[in-house]
Amino acid sequence: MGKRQVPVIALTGYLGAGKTTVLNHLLQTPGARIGVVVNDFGTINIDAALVRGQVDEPASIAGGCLCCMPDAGGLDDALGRLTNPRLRLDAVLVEASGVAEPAALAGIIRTCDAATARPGGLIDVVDAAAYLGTVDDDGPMPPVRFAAASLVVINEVDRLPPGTRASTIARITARVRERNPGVCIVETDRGRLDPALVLDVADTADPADELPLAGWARHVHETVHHEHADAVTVPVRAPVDAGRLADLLDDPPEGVYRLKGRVLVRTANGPRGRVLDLVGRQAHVTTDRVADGAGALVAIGMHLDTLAVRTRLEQAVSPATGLPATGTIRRLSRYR
Ligand SMILES: Nc1nc2c(ncn2[C@@H]2O[C@H](COP(=O)(O)OP(=O)(O)OP(=O)(O)O)[C@@H](O)[C@H]2O)c(=O)[nH]1
Repeated sequence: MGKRQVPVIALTGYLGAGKTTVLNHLLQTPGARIGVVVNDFGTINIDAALVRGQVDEPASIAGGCLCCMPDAGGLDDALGRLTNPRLRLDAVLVEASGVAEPAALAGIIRTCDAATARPGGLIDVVDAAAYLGTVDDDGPMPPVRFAAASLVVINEVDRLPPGTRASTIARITARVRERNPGVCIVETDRGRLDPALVLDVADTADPADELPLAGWARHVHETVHHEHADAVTVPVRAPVDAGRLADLLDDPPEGVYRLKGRVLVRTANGPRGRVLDLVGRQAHVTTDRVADGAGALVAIGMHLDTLAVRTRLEQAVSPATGLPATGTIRRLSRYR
């Protein structure tokens, strides 16, 4: 397999929206090895204390907001350390302070110096009960923050009065979509979203757990309900056409939030292995040195039209015939 890069996922949201709650929920994913960077605006990092004991590799940046601090408060160094292959982490989550600007944070992660890190999407958390009237003043345009998000979590839905719950969620959804029509949106209480939307766990077996608290937290996680994401898997047995694959990454099927896979691509010099990873609209394609020919594509999202998604995936990976058209291999290489 090509050089392994660890996805770095930003977690933003207005003050009190539920970022730490979402983070704690994700940390309980069975078998997941997650590194965390927590940024508190105050000088004492309270949020870091809240996740301590559950996290495999913590780093904390206190005393200001990441996107306003010189050198982003040392985020580059922290990401370089946390994405070191020796740690074998599945993902690194960066919890921003409540005042961080999502677009600025996404930019910092995108331009991070660490060669072992790659952007893994931006999750923006919304407090359903407080959103209208605080984050959103109902002006002509919804908050710009949603433009940078790949996944919006409408959290704290349990706090909405039952009589107006559906209409409030519909209103928030419409405002988010006005800014970002293609973004994936999930509703949660206590931040309980399906971790499959956010990260892959390399080793599904529970790790040797020296921390009793983490083991307990994982047990609780297994017994609580959360709405499950849909997944569609398509095996890929023959080399595929680079152009059709690039079309799929440029325009993924409706509702698909993540798309990942290993395929052989037909080139003028014979089949070449590629690993694909798409989060939101951001795609990465790397070289697959193992390239043993047994590939697959997996699409994940909420409430997918699984038949339509399967049809699109099958079309995209139908066996390539003849040589690739000029420029198609280069189209795939754009997604580095
Ligand atoms: N009722 C209810 N309370 C929630 C939910 N999610 C979070 N909370 C509570 O809301 C408060 C704020 O949640 P946090 O996860 O700390 O929010 P945050 O975005 O990290 O907050 P800051 O870091 O201060 O910006 C905490 O008391 C949580 O227990 C939810 O879905 N329902």
